[in-house]
Amino acid sequence: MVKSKSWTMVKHFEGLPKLEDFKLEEKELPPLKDGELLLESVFLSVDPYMRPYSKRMMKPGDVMIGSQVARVVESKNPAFEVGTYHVTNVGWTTHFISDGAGFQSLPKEWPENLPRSLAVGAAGMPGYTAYFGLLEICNPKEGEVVLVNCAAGAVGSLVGQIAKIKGCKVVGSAGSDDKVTYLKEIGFDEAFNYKTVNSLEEALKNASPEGYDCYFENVGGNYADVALQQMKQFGRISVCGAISLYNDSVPATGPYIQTYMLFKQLRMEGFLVTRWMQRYPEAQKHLLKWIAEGKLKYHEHVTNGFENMPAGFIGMLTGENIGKAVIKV
Ligand SMILES: NC(=O)C1=CN([C@@H]2O[C@H](COP(=O)(O)OP(=O)(O)OC[C@H]3O[C@@H](n4cnc5c(N)ncnc54)[C@H](OP(=O)(O)O)[C@@H]3O)[C@@H](O)[C@H]2O)C=CC1
Ligand SMILES: CCCCCCCCC/C=C/C=O
Repeated sequence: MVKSKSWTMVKHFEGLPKLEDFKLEEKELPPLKDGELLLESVFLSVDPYMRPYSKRMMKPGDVMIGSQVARVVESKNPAFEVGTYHVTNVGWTTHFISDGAGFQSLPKEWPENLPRSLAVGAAGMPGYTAYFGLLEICNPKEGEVVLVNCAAGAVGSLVGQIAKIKGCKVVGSAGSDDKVTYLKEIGFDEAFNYKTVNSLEEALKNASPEGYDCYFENVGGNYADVALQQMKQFGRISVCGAISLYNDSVPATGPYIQTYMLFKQLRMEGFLVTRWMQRYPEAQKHLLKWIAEGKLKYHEHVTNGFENMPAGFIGMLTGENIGKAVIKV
């Protein structure tokens, strides 16, 4: 008998999630039937979307939503060999039984020198988000100026580097001096700590006095109100996330953006990465190639132990991570 552990949500989060909002549950899994596989999670992903999605898609007692890189440990399905790795979306769970439907299998030729955790990071969902969200929506041209916030995180750090690959000037902001140092190391032209600058408006103006052609938006709220005023004519804004608003219980109000949109003739588009699901293999191929060529650097913030997953999640929401936050079981 295999025992499976799962983290469930005790009650809907109020504000920032707290450790006591999660409960560890254990159950025994039944023997496999024909066509089924037993898998163990090797790396689990903690992502910002889990906070807003928990409200929309979960009820108290549900297993936390999420993805993992899992290894097949037993198979009664000839299509899946023992020892192969797959990205699955079964939530915060150590072991599970599946028929393999919906799996994104890791390529057989996964590079020896790369951790498989990248399949939920730089060569997985956050990588696809940076790739499609920047290239399809901002469509940056050589010589243009790209602004990205949450720039030292899983998505933002890749956005900046992909923009550099495309020949742009890149400006990033992040929430600590260590993160700013990291951004310089991976090739950002300008970077600043948005928590310590005297004025966000001044920091944005200093970094690019001529303004911004592209704005990859991860934060929303007050940051966006200020950044939108710095856009150039015909600027493009890719609305990827709004993490500064995810913990709000009451929707925030703020300066309204229509006047800037109108007079600067801006184009703003929100997206969910799943829009390009059919093209994930194309993005993964490019991302792995850039990583192999040293053009795309990745960093991971690894929390060890499934029992520490809620702390890893809260840590990511409060900015402890540089690069992708993952849990190693
Ligand atoms: N549209 C889509 O399909 C997808 C959207 N996303 C979005 O992309 C964004 C980045 O995600 P991801 O790269 O996984 O996460 P990150 O790795 O960037 O981790 C989250 C970061 O958010 C920052 N943060 C937290 N609270 C605030 C705040 N109040 N104001 C500003 N920054 C804050 C912290 O960095 P710091 O120390 O710099 O504050 C923290 O490290 C999120 O908004 C997420 O929702 C992600 C995947 C898919
Ligand atoms: C249950 C796993 C679903 C994985 C899909 C991820 C979609 C992310 C969309 C993000 C939105 C904002 O962060």
